[in-house]
Amino acid sequence: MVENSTADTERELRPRTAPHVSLDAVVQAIGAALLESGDVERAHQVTVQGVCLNSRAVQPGDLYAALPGAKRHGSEFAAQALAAGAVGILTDDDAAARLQSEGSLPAGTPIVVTEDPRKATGIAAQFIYGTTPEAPSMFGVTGTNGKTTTTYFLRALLRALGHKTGLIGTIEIVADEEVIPSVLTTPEASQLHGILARMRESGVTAAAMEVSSHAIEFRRIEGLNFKVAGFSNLTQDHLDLHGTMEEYFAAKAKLFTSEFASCGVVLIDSEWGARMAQAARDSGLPVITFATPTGTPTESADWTVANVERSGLGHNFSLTHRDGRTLRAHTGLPGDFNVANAALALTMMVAADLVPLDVLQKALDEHDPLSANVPGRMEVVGHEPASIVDFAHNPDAMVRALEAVRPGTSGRVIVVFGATGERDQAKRPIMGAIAARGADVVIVTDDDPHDEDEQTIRTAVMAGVLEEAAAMGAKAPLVREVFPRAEAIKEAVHLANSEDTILVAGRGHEIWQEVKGVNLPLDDRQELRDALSARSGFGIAHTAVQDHAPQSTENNAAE
Ligand SMILES: CC(=O)N[C@H]1[C@@H](OP(=O)(O)OP(=O)(O)OC[C@H]2O[C@@H](n3ccc(=O)[nH]c3=O)[C@H](O)[C@@H]2O)O[C@H](CO)[C@@H](O)[C@@H]1O[C@H](C)C(=O)N[C@@H](C)C(=O)N[C@H](CCC(=O)O)C(=O)O
Ligand SMILES: Nc1ncnc2c1ncn2[C@@H]1O[C@H](COP(=O)(O)OP(=O)(O)OP(=O)(O)O)[C@@H](O)[C@H]1O
Repeated sequence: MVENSTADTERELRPRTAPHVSLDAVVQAIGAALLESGDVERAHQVTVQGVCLNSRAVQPGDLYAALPGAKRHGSEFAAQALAAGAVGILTDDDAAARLQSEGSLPAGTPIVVTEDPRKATGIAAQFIYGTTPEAPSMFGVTGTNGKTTTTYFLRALLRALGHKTGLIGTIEIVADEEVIPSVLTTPEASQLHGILARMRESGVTAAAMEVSSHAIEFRRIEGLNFKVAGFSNLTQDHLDLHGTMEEYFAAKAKLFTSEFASCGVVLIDSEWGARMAQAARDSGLPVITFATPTGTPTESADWTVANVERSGLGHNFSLTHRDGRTLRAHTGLPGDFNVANAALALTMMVAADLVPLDVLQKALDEHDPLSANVPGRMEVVGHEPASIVDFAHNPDAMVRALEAVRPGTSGRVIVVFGATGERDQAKRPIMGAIAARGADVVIVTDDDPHDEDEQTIRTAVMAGVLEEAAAMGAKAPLVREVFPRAEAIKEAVHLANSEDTILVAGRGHEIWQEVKGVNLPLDDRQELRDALSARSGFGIAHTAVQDHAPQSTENNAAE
């Protein structure tokens, strides 16, 4: 993800040919009212070329959506948006009244008033860019973990079937061959419709997209209808936004309604999955369920994953319908969870009914699409010691990443990780305890602290590590606290033997570390590569001490 949605990045999230739509028509499409302050004639002649909810990203000709936020009201930035070239303001009643009474806007500025400006932003964008559910067909994936991986698998499957594809997610946005930097996991509604229009221009026929719970909560998917929506899992995360797991579930469940999807595919390995399938059925959405051998489904699934056997770092498996139809598949990515991700992508493809099963089987056999490289997701950057960078940054992902590397490790598992600042604080000690249980060497370091104090975050993580380690007695891992992060990675390489596995968890593909508003370059994969090559090339066995001396405290709670 890039740092901010600036005017430059915003431009890339639009069609190359700007639309020209009359403001009157937009107002009608939203079902809103146009406040005719000042020059009424002029307001009715205004042409709109886009919609934008961030004054800093406004393009000339945009309708600026001034939304109520958690911290500010977008109407505070209306003048800034107009200065950047906005041709009108879309907002709620209160803000419209305030703007009018303040008289701070140029006379005749059209103000479009609606009860729910967030919802209206998506509808306006859909109308302005003329997007439809058919072009491209959309495959949406939600769940706490596995969204990115599954969308890469979906894109590879669609490509193997001959589609021109699109991808929208955490790592990047791709319109056919064109790569556009990603700002959010799920872009704002105004941007999404712009991206889909750009994809349409590139001839994209099908696109895979990550749908975060934030996106659902903030109505970013307004105006979209997924051909197939897929659910992977629900485990603790994002409670800072949702408050409780029930609320988190409720947010995700909104995707599995006919408002946003035509069909749902749900992994029912867990209770949350079973509930999601039921909620979707209750809402009238057609649902296809599947289950894997690692799950504990409470109902019989439509499709079942079986015959899972290791193949290299990954697995072979079969996906069988209750009526006997079977697909044979392979994924090269390590971990049982990647079998689940691969099966989700495959079941979504079956649900879309794009081709007969034998054609799908041929595509699987010839292209191995479920082995697609996914940046920073169980990405192997070195061998002997096996050195893996993974995006695991919440408790469940951490458990699974550690479980994924253990079977192939004859030596020790060394994990390097930290926790993000200004996010769910409850998960810090939990992740610490998981690392203590799942690794032989635990190196606690920094992640993205944002504006929080790094030491406070590390202390919270260490508390979980040390408490668990103390309870483990003689089996307690070696524990270290090392920072900054690059030094922690060097320390892991310094400690490793060739039969060990190093897992650097939490940041995956990310190349910037945000520290108090400043983005510092930091790519775990590069740091790990450098540390490995320094060790094998020069036999360096100690952490390099230059500008940033590593600060390390060693603990072994068993002692
Ligand atoms: C927590 C969260 O998601 N907040 C979203 C929410 O922000 P907010 O309510 O705090 O907005 P605010 O800061 O009070 O500002 C109010 C309004 O003024 C506008 N504004 C503000 C300042 C300015 O100079 N000009 C301007 O126009 C803002 O764009 C906003 O519309 O509404 C804003 C748009 O209206 C979103 O941009 C913002 O997402 C921010 C960027 C964000 O970082 N979200 C992250 C947490 C997120 O969505 N992450 C998920 C993935 C999570 C995961 O799986 O890890 C994602 O899909 O990326
Ligand atoms: N199905 C899964 N179940 C549990 N953990 C998973 C699963 N798939 C991937 N993971 C773990 O979660 C991490 C993130 O995976 P991925 O990026 O595919 O998920 P995501 O839902 O897109 O995450 P995010 O929203 O945080 O970007 C991986 O690096 C891996 O450790």
